[in-house]
Amino acid sequence: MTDQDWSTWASVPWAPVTDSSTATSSGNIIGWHKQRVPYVPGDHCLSLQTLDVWIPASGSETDSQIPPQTSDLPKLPGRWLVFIHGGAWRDPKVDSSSFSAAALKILSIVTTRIPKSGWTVPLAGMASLNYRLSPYPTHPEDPSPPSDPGATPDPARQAKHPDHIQDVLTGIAFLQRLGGALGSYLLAGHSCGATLAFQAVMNPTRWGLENPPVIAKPSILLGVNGLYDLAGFIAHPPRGYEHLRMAYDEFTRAAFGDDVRVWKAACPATAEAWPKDWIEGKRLYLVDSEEDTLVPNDQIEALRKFLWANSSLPIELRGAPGGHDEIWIKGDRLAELCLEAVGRLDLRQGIRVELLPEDDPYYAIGMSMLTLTPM
Ligand SMILES: N[C@@H](CC(=O)c1ccccc1NC=O)C(=O)O
Repeated sequence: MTDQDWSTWASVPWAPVTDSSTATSSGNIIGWHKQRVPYVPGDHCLSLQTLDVWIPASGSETDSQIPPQTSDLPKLPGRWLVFIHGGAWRDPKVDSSSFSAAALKILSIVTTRIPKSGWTVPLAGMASLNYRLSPYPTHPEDPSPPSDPGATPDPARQAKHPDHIQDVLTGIAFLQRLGGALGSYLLAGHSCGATLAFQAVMNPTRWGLENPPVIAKPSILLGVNGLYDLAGFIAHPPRGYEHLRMAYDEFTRAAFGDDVRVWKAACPATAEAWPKDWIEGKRLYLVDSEEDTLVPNDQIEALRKFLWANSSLPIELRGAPGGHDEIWIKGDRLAELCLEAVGRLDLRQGIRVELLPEDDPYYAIGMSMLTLTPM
């Protein structure tokens, strides 16, 4: 870690997270949050080159009132999860805060519910990344570039591939220089954030970057309602999704340009032989929301077909209630899925504990089992 890393990290204070907004409210501090920490040290960091970090409060009552020390990150027991938001590489209304509901739920589960049961989830911390976005001139409230030709365009909203993945890698590398997300960790992403999560495990030399940021790769990926085959969708949108072809075409060209070969090289259902790049890979979780009207289940099918032919990675399929964005807006199901995957990062002690109430529809089909580590 450089002095500059240290001072940017320290420039954002920890804010306490209390469980006041959860159902079992007690006002206790359940964790600590740093919002929008710049991850490009120096004077050139753009507004979207930032990340959020959440740390669970430590066990004892007195300790949990004290914010973590900056130097504590590498010492935190347990594993990390990193989240990449969606929004079709362009939506200014979707950012790192889209993990807030799930983070709050996770903090509440790991600090309150699970210790009561005598178990602990080995979770050290969580991060949610922002990254530069591509232009969105037709956005109804916040177009970029602005419709007023006199207004200055936001440089954080003029990105084109490989800028998005470069930022994601830069953010993870920054967190890792601070001592977070080292060793086995979970990388999760929603929608185009899932596409980016897969790109993050591919070799960065694929993107033709001059100085590709080097990261330690995750060992588990969790893709939620992900875009895995853009060229396939645009060429043959499945039944019921035909009306979205223009929108897909528009955001794909804004993010990747007009060359279909570039789209294919960036998507995990079509990029050549990428599982060879991911020797750290242990397993994949693919999540599909039942009422997703924006991303069809065919995207998962295309990825599974590719993986059957090109890898022997175990794939776990999971479901979620609601539409495309409900899973992160509500956060409950996303929290469970993240914890299930975090519990799988270390398989040394595999003890299964039920987390959901018995009347939850997912309980019956056994989707809620967590692998936990004894305290
Ligand atoms: N709200 C987005 C739409 C969007 O996010 C989206 C639409 C169709 C398929 C996937 C999408 N998002 C993936 O990140 C937009 O306004 O462009």
